Amino acid sequence: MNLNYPITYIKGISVQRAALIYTELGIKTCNDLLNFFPFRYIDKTQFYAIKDLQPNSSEVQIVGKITRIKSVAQKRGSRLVATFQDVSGTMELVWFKGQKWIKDSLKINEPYVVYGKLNHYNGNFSIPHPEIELVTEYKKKLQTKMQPVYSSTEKLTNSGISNKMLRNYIQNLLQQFYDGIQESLSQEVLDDFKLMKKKDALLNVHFPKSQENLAKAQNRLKFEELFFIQLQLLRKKLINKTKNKGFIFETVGKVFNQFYNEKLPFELTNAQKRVLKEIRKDVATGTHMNRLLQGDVGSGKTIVALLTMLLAIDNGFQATIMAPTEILANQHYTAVSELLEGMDIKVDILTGSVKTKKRREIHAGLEDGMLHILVGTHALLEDKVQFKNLGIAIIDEQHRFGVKQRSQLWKKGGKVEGFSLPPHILVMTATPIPRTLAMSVYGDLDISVIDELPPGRKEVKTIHRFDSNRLSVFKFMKDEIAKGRQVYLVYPLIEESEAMDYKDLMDGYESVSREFPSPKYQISIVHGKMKPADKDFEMQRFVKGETQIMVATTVIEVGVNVPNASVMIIESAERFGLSQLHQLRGRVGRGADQSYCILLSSYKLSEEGKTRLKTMVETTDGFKIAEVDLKLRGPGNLMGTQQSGVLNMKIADVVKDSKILVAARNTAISILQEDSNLSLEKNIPIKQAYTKMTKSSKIWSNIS
Ligand SMILES: Nc1ncnc2c1ncn2[C@@H]1O[C@H](COP(=O)(O)OP(=O)(O)OP(=O)(O)O)[C@@H](O)[C@H]1O
Repeated sequence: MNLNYPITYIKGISVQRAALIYTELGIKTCNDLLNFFPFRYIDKTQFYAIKDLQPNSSEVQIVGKITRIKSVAQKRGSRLVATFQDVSGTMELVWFKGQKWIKDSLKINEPYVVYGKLNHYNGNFSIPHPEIELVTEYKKKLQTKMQPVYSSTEKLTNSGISNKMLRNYIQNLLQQFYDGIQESLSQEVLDDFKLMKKKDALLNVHFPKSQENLAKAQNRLKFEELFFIQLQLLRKKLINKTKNKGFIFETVGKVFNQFYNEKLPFELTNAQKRVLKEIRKDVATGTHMNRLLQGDVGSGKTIVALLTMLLAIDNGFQATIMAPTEILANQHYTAVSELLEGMDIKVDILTGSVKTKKRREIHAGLEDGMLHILVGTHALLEDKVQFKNLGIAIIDEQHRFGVKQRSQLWKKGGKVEGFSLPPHILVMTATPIPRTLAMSVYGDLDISVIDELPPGRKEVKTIHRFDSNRLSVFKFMKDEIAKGRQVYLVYPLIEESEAMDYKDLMDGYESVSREFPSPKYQISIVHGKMKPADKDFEMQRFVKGETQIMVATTVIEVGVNVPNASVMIIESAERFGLSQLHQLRGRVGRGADQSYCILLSSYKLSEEGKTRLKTMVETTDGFKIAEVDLKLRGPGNLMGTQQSGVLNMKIADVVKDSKILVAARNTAISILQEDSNLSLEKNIPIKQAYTKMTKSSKIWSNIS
């Protein structure tokens, strides 16, 4: 017998029924059915005493006797009421249908087990239409103490497949096939994590003997599911590493050292140093680097990017850094140019608004290798942009760029000994992804984390105020501006209601202009409808300190760095997502001054909205915020999850089962280290490759 047989091999399933199950539930083989896990369980392991019942108890099981049965007339028809009593108290059992038959079959003063949904009315408890069984009968059927329920509705499908049917089929299946269920994990792994055997886990997940057994069974099945996903992801990564060759940056030379020793304006944090080491190790091996650099807002990713580019230049390569918006590209360009001032390195910028003549100049510089670093927006992806020898591409804020853009960059690589190779890729993101999720999602990327902020940063003080307090907020703005600080005032701009949001922004701008009149105050405004050059002009006025207030939409969300700005006011804050709020707040607290973030909202807040604002007030740690965000929105809304399969898991949950995930991943890593041949069996499905490997290796030797 084999679990890959169609379900028609199971007793009681006809060909027609099998076809129905396939169309309705997608279940084809015995294995599919066995892996169709219950959605919940009816727990009949517990007995209640009537005196302990609580109005909020849902389904209860009680042993007692019927002392009286009577028919009670009501408006339409009647109901049958039995008085049910145990040693502790009395309650009622009620039937509206089939009264005569029930009345005839019930026995007075015989011990019964009743089970059902509890009603509480006027201080009295009752169970309508209970399941009822004589204790003598009940004792014969101990195995059904915890009953699996496969769907929230009794009839799972329109065609009438029910929970009861599935229970029977799976019971038959287990009776017929139990002995033939193959173990899929090695004895060593089972022992290490004290995991239940596969057979028993499958038996217990469908028909658990107790809560404890159910938990063990679920634990084992979750481990297995996560383990094979991890093995698959890690194998993919290993294959990429062996297959994809990359440029070797072996020298740390003049340019890097000169900058590091003479120009670096501050000491790197330990986290920056560690990440730099990780990158240097990658680019020295001869394999292609594909690394994700995560760092909270303001953690200092730019300098790491710059040092990496200098390493490329030292080894005769060019480097590029691509930003999602023109404002950011400009900012990077200014920062990089300033930092490299006085060094013999040519940097330029290419965005959509660069004029043709200048553009040609840039193209020429890139082709003959005179231009070392190109900063830009997606404009640099155009075919016309050809590098002489591009060694590394850095992508800022990957959430705005897709996999497609990454692959366009790959094509722009340089040559060694006549062979074209893709540039190394470093993707930088300020949106922290919880570690466990990153493990599941970014299978093809290595991950570095800057988990430390530069010294001397003061935590941004965050407060939540209702709209009605706007005047006192304006007063606070005036006080801060009087101290020489600058202020951001951000309005939501959400695509679906763009016209209305735009109006809000303009109304806001007007009222701020009235409250902060010229010439004493100068205000910048930046929004998505402006021409890039105008946006840049306004932005630059704010950067230079010519304006004190920046009224903007979320275009300023990412990366903008104006250390003198110390107040961030967010209008309609309840409409923003958590990570967006965190990004916006990250625009302040970048200098030495105490910074503030004021979240303005209406009084009407959803529960989720309240949680978001409360989280922002309570913590500034991007990773904690990301965890909450993940819990609120689920992994489906995070980038990358769609492709990764984490949403299609049958039993495990990447948020709730993070401990199991870490254990499964570590096991997968050590197995791959022990027998990396597994990684080369790339055309074989992962489970087969694993079985093949474990069978021939020592870890199977002690399996009976
Ligand atoms: N080790 C350090 N010591 C002191 N200041 C630093 C250090 N590293 C970076 N900085 C400064 O911290 C500020 C933030 O750095 P940077 O702009 O690189 O942050 P980021 O990680 O890109 O953040 P965001 O994603 O929010 O843009 C800059 O003004 C930078 O000069």
